[in-house]
Amino acid sequence: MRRPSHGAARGPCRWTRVDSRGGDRTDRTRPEAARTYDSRSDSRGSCRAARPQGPRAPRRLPQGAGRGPDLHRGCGPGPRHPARRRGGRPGEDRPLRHRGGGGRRRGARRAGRPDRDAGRAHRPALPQARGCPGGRGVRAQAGRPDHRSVRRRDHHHHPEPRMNRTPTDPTVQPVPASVTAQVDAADTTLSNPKPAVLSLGGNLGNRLENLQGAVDALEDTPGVRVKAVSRVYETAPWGVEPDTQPPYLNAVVVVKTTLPPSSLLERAQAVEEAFDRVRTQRWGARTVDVDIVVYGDVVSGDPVLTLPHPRAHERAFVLRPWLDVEPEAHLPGAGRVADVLAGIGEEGVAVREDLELRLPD
Ligand SMILES: Nc1ncnc2c1ncn2[C@@H]1O[C@H](COP(=O)(O)OP(=O)(O)OP(=O)(O)O)[C@@H](O)[C@H]1O
Ligand SMILES: Nc1nc2c(c(=O)[nH]1)N=C(CO)CN2
Repeated sequence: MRRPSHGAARGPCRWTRVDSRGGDRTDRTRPEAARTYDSRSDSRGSCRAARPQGPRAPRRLPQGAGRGPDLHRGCGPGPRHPARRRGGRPGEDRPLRHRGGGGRRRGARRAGRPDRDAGRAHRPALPQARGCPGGRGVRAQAGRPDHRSVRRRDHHHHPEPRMNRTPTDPTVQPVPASVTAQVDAADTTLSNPKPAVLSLGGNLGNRLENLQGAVDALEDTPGVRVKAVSRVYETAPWGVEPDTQPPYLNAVVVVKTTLPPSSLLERAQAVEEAFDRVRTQRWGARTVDVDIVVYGDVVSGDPVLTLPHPRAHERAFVLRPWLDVEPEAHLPGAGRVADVLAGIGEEGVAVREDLELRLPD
């Protein structure tokens, strides 16, 4: 795993987590999905067959697209959950296509793939991530009077009108140091994309479609490129009493991102919510879970975003797929992932060779 030094490591991230919609979410899970789930009765139909007809979705959402509460919360004219949208059977994983071997890397396969846009159908509408390049992100919000780009431009091209920027100007508000740090961190990551490893898991609904939808939604995020996708694993629920939950499907993706860690977390949580994840109990069954395992070599004890993920070293369902895509991976504070995995064992983690996640184009 690449480990460039970067400014984001200068301290724990302290950005406020924003729940853009707030409010309590009613229980939108469909318990029957769990009851009817049979992981070995996957039909052989492809996701492509289930894709709605029509023009392809744009590769990148325009700024602000999909932000409205109608789209985001499902109050609009149509159903929003991917499984509902197609009237599909939510308790069923449909293999996308066969393949053997390890994880996929971008560019490993491309030309002439007739099914390469299949995953678009799984994409939920997500809000624009904050802090995105080109968007009204942290840079635009900060308004820091001594922001470097502003200062540079003024110095070279507009030397005279500094009225709003002099320290004595009463209209100039002091900018909290935390905001300054955020803007600096965003500046740094914008010019220097960071690798991050995300863990995906889910044990409700159509598990494979949900994971694929999460991968596609991440790829649709400005400032995030999905570089590699692991094999798919069926895993015993970890951290709960045996036989109290359906088995999970788990996978790991490697991304390169210009988003700061906090914005990546926001996006991960937006993906979870778009798939109707509900949080009723710790480690409860869920449609999709997206955790940040590592972000570069950042180490942070902030409970809002702990890096590396505080339980990654205990979880074979994270480490095993991670090794697919990064055999020499290193978990800061724990050592080589292969060694950590050897220490905890792989019980309850079985590769599903018949299932595959597609790396977005
Ligand atoms: N590395 C991280 N990745 C994702 N969430 C994190 C991370 N570190 C801290 N958190 C915080 O953990 C909180 C709970 O996350 P979540 O509901 O996904 O937990 P969980 O998946 O049920 O359990 P676990 O955290 O053990 O995986 C989130 O609100 C988030 O702020
Ligand atoms: N097998 C498995 N067990 C879990 C998982 C998961 O993704 N897979 N996620 C959890 C909370 O993040 C708790 N337990």
